[in-house]
Amino acid sequence: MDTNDEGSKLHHGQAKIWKHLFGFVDSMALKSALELQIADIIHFHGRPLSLSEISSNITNSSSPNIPYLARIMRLLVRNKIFTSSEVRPGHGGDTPSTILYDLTPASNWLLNNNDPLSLAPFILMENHPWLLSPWHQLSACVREGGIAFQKSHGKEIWDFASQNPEFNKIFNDGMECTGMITVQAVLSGLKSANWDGVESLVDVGGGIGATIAEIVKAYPHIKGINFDLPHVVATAPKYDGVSHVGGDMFDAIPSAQAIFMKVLIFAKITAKSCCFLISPLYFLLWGDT
Ligand SMILES: C[S@@+](CC[C@H](N)C(=O)[O-])C[C@H]1O[C@@H](n2cnc3c(N)ncnc32)[C@H](O)[C@@H]1O
Repeated sequence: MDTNDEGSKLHHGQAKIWKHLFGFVDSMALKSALELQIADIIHFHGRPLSLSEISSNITNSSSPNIPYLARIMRLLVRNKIFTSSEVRPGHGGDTPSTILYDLTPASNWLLNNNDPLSLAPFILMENHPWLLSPWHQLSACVREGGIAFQKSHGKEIWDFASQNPEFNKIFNDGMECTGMITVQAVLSGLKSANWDGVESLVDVGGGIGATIAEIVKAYPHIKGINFDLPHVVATAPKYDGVSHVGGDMFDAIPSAQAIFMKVLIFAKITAKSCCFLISPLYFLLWGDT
């Protein structure tokens, strides 16, 4: 191996570190796209849009900063969240070209159009400072043990949620949206299963009940029970065929013929490799339920 090889390996190593050093920028660009509703704007117009068209549709701003937006879009295009294509209006060779931005299969998951298959609330939840700050505690967890969320916020996540209605809503909405995605996969995977013998089903830790509601909608003969902590079920909407029960699963759970429990299974379905890395870290962050 000559010196050049060594030098090149060293530079590649440095590039890798820079990539990971600024890894958070990808998440923040995604979050900003969601907050600025860029996917919704393009979707609403039903065609690729220029930067000035996107910016003129951004709400809560009288004069959006287009150069700033251009930089964010460039990164999002690089990350394949949107596409860009250069078009030259008219036939003149000197006419300045325009870049048009369009949706990709990834940006469809950013839409706020009441489609149950949206990741929007989950992205806002995971990127909220309340849920990002515990990640700064990973090394402290190694040194001292303990739960990252508690180190950051002085209490466990469920206590924090019970005392903070804003966090409770952000968290439950995030969970609901991933629950909707998983339950569609579960229902289609179990199409041939015989649910006839199941007359009652309890979803333990079912959040605000959207998951069990979907199961009951598909199998209306099932009596659904959504069981979660009292502060969670207190905010749950009414669903036909579902009763909400508040309590602590470590004390008792409502009796039913079958029990459903799901935590982060969506990650196993959608990103197997990612799940094995992230799931154990989650339990470190939030603690075991
Ligand atoms: C990670 S969320 C999962 C929500 C949903 N099952 C899903 O997979 O999307 C865990 C849920 O368990 C609930 N939970 C935590 N501790 C609990 C307890 N001791 N008794 C009942 N529910 C609890 C939380 O309030 C939260 O809704």
